[in-house]
Amino acid sequence: DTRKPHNFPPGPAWLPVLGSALAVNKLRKKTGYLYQATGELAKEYGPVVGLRVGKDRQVVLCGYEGIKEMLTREEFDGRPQGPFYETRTWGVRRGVLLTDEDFWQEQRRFVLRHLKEFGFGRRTMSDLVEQEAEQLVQAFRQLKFTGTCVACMGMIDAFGVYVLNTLWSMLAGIRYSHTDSELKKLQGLLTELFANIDMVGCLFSQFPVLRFLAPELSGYKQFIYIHQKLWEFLKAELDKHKQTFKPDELRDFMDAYLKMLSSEQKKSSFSESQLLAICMDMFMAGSETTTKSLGFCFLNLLLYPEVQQRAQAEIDAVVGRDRLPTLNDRPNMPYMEATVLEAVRVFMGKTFSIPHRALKDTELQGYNIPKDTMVICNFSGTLMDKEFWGDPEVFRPDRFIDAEGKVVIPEQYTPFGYGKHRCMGETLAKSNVFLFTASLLQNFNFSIPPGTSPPSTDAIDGVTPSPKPFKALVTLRPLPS
Ligand code: HEM
Repeated sequence: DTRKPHNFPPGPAWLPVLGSALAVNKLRKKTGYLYQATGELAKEYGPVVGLRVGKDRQVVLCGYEGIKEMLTREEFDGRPQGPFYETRTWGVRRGVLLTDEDFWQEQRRFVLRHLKEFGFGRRTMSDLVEQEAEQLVQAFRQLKFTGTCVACMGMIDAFGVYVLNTLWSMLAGIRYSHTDSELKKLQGLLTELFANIDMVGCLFSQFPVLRFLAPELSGYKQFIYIHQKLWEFLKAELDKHKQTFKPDELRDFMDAYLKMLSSEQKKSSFSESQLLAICMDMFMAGSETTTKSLGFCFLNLLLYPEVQQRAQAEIDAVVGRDRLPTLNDRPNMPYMEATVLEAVRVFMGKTFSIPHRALKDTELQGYNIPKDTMVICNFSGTLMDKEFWGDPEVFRPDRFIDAEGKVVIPEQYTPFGYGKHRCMGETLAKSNVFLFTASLLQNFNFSIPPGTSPPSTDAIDGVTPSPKPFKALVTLRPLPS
């Protein structure tokens, strides 16, 4: 249908079959990013843009007002439906990332409760993150730095291992060495998946008929293959857990879920497939996001040596050099805390939220939104808003620190979303970025290798943006005399 619904948000014309896909693609080619393509449309049509891409009716919110309203109203708490969202879990929507209504609420509640309680055995989340930070520093030390350049992708891969370890430890009690082949397999699958889709889906989700007409070209075959591999990987671990499961000795999330599966209070939303889907979702939502935040953090620490020095001065004053920082130091380290907030801001300012779906016919910012419309936030509208931040392109942790030296987080700071679908891993993500960064800065200096030009802040577009490969000169920090 090429006719727009009555009072639908303005946007480019809808052509038969393609809808506004060509207009969006043209702008994407021109700007290099999907988020900038929709940003360009917002300049022309206003902060609420209406699109149709293949079968999907989409509304992209590019301003604070619309973003805040949508994220906090329950009518928009749906997640998109369709082949893309079902195929990933073999025909039925499962997991917690892309599900909605009662099913999602029950499962989300269970996961959140158990993430809080980690907890399991005697190991808390802090223990896990602190252990990984220590391993990370050791790995850097083993490189025997006497002024060594590391390629950024190498650096990001290095972060990736330790981030995955915190997640996988909580879910299944497993941590890998950074040379492990199982881990490389898992990492490779996730990276491949992320390179093949967008936040708003992909070619075959917007044009489902392509699954049959062009299974390879549309990415459908590849999508199935990667998910099969990922599923097998998780299933093998679940089988191991089932063989060694003891209901009175819960080791990790998998055990807690298995216990629930055999309990009398089990609701119908609980199943083994759902457990695997939750693990898959945690990896999808938690690994690349955290790793890339760290990537942008270190990129900017190279570009802003004064930020690095101030963070190091704070680390020296609060922690000293005789022990590694811990999460207990966090409340006493506002500058480091603000650096974490700033790193996540510049990262998420280049992308979208996870799509929502209108659960019924409703309105938003004065426009009509028919049931089942996909609604998505362009976070550059909040996180990179010039009027609000003044100098959004600058990496300046001070923007989060008030006159008394306390950390303040303004409403426009939306990188983890708001409302009922708010990120479930915010605490873990911030703890990781905080502790990994503080531990490395305590021990090493990071700078632009002499004779090379400063790294670009441009990103490689994808589901989430990555920094372009860059090199850093890493040197051991001398101990204070
Ligand atoms: C810097 C890192 C991260 C950022 C910027 C981030 C951001 C977000 C955003 C924007 C959403 C969508 C909110 C919405 O749809 O309204 C979200 C949802 C979610 N995140 Fe994160 N996230 C991060 C790390 C993590 C980690 C480490 C985990 C796992 C432990 C995680 C698990 C989830 C889950 C499960 C959801 C879906 C929640 C739901 O729909 O109910 N995230 N995240």
